[in-house]
Amino acid sequence: MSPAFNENSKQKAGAGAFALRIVTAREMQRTEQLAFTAGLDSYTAMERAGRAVADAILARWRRRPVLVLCGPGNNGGDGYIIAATLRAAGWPVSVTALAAPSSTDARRAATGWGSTALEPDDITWPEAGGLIVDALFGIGLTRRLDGVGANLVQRANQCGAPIVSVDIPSGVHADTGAMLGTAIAATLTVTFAWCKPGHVLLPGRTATGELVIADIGLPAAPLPDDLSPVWRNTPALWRHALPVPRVQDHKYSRGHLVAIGGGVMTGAVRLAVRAARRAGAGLATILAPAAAVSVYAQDQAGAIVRPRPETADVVAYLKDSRVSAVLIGSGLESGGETSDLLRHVLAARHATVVDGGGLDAWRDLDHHLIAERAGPVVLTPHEGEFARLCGNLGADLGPGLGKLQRAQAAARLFGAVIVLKGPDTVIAAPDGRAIVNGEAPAYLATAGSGDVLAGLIAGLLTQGMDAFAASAAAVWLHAEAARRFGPGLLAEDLPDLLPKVIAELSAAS
Ligand SMILES: NC(=O)C1=CN([C@@H]2O[C@H](COP(=O)(O)OP(=O)(O)OC[C@H]3O[C@@H](n4cnc5c(N)ncnc54)[C@H](OP(=O)(O)O)[C@@H]3O)[C@@H](O)[C@H]2O)[C@@H](O)CC1
Ligand SMILES: Nc1ncnc2c1ncn2[C@@H]1O[C@H](COP(=O)(O)OP(=O)(O)O)[C@@H](O)[C@H]1O
Ligand SMILES: [K+]
Repeated sequence: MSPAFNENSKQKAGAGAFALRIVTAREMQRTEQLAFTAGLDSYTAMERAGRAVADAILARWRRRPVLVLCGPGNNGGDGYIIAATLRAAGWPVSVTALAAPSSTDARRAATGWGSTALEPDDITWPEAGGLIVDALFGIGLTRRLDGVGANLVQRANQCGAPIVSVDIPSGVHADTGAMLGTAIAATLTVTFAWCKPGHVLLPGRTATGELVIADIGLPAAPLPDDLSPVWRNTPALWRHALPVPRVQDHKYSRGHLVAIGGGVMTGAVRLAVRAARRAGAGLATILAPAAAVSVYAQDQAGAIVRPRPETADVVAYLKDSRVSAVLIGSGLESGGETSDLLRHVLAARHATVVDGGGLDAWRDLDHHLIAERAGPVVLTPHEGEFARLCGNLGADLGPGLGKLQRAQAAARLFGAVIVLKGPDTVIAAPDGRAIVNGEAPAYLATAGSGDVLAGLIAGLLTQGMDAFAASAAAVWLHAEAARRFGPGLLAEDLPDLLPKVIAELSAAS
């Protein structure tokens, strides 16, 4: 495992990094059981959870009428604690129970609340000046909401009062971020110990609102389900691994990227190569169809452009030991020539980024080629390309697979790092580790920004950075550059924004 991704990085980065891990419902339950076996009292954990939510409310709002919606499980149990805590602070509180509490701890919490719970039909819904606490369902929700539960969610969303969700907005699937029928649209969500996939993957991320992660005394590290931890994408994971030139470096030792250029959509590789060079690649060579050489050559004086009249020319060129990574697919049509090129690129055993038309070619590869290649490979599909690449991969592995699980499954299947792009890009490694980038600006939804990302990954790979770390770093840097530019962003703007973002990160480490 790369030192970038062990538990120590969490410890080193201090309390703020408590938020780094993303933990599934099952991992949460396993960790909770471990803590209970080690002596943590389960009701104490519930009290801490409830108090943490009440504290977050008291820190943000002045005294106002509160309606607490309690479900039958332990999420509802937390709700009763919150109700009692706010009442003790002098707030006017009413509680509605969807059903009687079903666990020992929830029953004890309801007893602690002591007052009657309103029937759902008898609720007086608060107005904008009030507050709703959503303690209907937490990470134990597995079925679609319907009937009274769905109705409560819809009425809460419509009434105009801010909603504070306990652990996760009710209706959001904790592991996938999917909406199970309908879901609470929260202003604030207070979760416990670690963030859940549903807080960072769409549409759950939107439903979550502000996210607070509260310490309730669980162990410092969660108990992973299959030793494949998942993280939120932050520089603490990979900043120390960003390449920095050494005094004895020359252009080849910094890294030589070879990009296979297309004959028609030349913009893709031009953008990618500029991003790779801005990320520190010592040298970039574009192998271009003879007719397009002049287009490439006029774009960047510092990039080398060589004609590739035949596939054989590419093969010969890639045998040069000074090539350190290859980018293939950006701006290439899917089809026979791209498939041939991809086969030869993989046979050359360099670290490789496969994007665009190369992804369709990957789908058509013989499985033994995928299995026998030697260099690390990064595949960068958006959802449409992923669907073509993986077909019904999700369906094969069971219902309800979210973006995280689909990316992890594809990474395992192909033995490649998958960068499944979108507003909630998931980066998955073949061993199951994954990183979710939850905070990219929508300004990135502009033609060519994916080409910049592919080039950025290739630029870091070519400097010897580990493929998983390079992909996560590139996705973050790409998003941060876009965030700084803001409105009017073009893909062309992105490469030249990178040096400042990288310099600031390096200065901060
Ligand atoms: N982990 C921790 O360390 C800690 C966890 N804590 C808290 O516990 C929460 C998890 O609690 P949980 O496991 O009891 O599950 P929860 O989310 O309350 O829901 C399960 C209930 O809902 C029901 N139900 C499900 N779907 C339904 C539907 N569609 N429509 C109707 N009903 C449905 C389901 O019924 P069943 O499926 O059993 O028939 C069951 O009764 C967690 O989010 C956090 O808030 C903290 O207290 C402290 C430490
Ligand atoms: N709404 C959005 N919010 C944040 N990032 C987005 C959004 N839409 C697209 N992106 C990002 O922009 C890039 C688009 O890549 P891609 O779809 O391959 O476009 P292109 O092929 O035009 O370059 C990806 O990095 C993706 O994650
Ligand atoms: K909830």
